[in-house]
Amino acid sequence: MSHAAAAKPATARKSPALSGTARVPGDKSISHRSMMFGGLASGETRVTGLLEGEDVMRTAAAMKAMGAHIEKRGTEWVIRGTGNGALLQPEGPLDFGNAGTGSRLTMGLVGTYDMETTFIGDASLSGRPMGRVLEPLRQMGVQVLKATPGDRMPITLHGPKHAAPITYRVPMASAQVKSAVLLAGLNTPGITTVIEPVMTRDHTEKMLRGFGANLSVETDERGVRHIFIEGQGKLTGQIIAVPGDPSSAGFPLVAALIVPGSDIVIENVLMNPTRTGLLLTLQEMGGKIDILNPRNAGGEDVADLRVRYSELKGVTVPPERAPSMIDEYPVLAVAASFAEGETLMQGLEELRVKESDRLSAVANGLKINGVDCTEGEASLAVRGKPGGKGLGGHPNGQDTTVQTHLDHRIAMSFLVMGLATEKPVTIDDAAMIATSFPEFMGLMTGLGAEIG
Ligand SMILES: O=C(O)C1=C[C@@H](OP(=O)(O)O)[C@@H](O)[C@H](O)C1
Ligand SMILES: C=C(OP(=O)(O)O)C(=O)O
Repeated sequence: MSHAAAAKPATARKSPALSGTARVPGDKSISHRSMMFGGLASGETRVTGLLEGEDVMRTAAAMKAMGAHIEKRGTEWVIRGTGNGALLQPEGPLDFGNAGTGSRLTMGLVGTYDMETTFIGDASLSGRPMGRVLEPLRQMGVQVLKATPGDRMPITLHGPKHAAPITYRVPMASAQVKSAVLLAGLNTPGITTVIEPVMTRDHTEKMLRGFGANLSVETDERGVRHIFIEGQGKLTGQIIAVPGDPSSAGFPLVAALIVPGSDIVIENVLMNPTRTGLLLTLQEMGGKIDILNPRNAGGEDVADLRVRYSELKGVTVPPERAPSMIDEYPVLAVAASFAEGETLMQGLEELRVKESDRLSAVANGLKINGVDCTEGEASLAVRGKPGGKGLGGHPNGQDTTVQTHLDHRIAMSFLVMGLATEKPVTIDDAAMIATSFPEFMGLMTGLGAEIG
């Protein structure tokens, strides 16, 4: 199976002030969807700024295996799709590596086809729950021919002759589940309805509309979103410029806040309000983050961020903010480790089912590096040490290597931490960083970070 390669440990050391201007790679959520929707639509889709991380490349390979033509010409990705409803049965299993988004959205996209598809992934992905996607698909008539107990991968699906449209209320705050049902609706006669009690990232809705899908959203008086999609319509290729990924931007951003004297600019960051929870929280903590040159690019808000070293203070992060910063809690916990007082994060149950159990991976990594924190069932409280005094590994020579559990965000978060701790921070494996941010090491060292 994938990612069986030898682990690549890495160490971050106390660094001089970070400075300079950087551009993070394209947004992962939009990049996956560009490949999928482009691969499905009629005609040509051209994409610039695509994240060329392993996760997105897996989605591209899956779409190719089902009949899409995808190639890179210069800096542009050119996709010729099959037309909605015309994907082909792949010859072998679709290997999604480490990617939850790629695999769950693709299960929705092709699960309703009257053909057999098998989904496999690495050890991390094979441990993640897929029942959340299989449950609505079963209601639409999809047969789960094979699955590992607990609805885990490897999974083989076979769709019905004609899928049944459903009305599905998403039981947890998950853009992946919402998206999987909407994508299944694309190949289903009639109207498929998704009810979303808590709003999550809306890239699927926005982009599908852009591709010509008949999709509408009504928000009721309690803020519950009702999303309607009409199946079997025509999708038409689009021109897409993918903005910088705010989740990736979180790493240089927090690094600049905690390394004394730092002053950096991160250009072209996606500012979609369903993705800006980290920014808001860090500003509440006293982070000096200036939003420069706000603009609209291809239907999305983007801006440049100037970030300066700041004396942070602890805050309580409201649980309802979790969907807008779900992947950013590990790096927020690192910022909190340098803040005065306690930072309390609540409503974190979804962190338990990411690439790793992020709640326990973060708490364990912080503790072995000297941070005082408390892990709850769905919460984390971090009591910071301004200046990072006494933090970092190897106090008595014992092994304080952070276990990353095949999780890119755990790896990057702890490397950021080590830039401001008194002693270095070491992680067991940096290999997974390539899934979402292959340029991470070069970008960070370019700003002055000492990582190796
Ligand atoms: O839809 C997406 O692109 C994503 C949704 C989120 O997952 P959940 O839907 O599981 O919260 C997020 O963690 C993931 O990185 C990307
Ligand atoms: C949770 C993440 O991704 P995925 O679910 O796509 O593996 C992430 O990138 O933090």
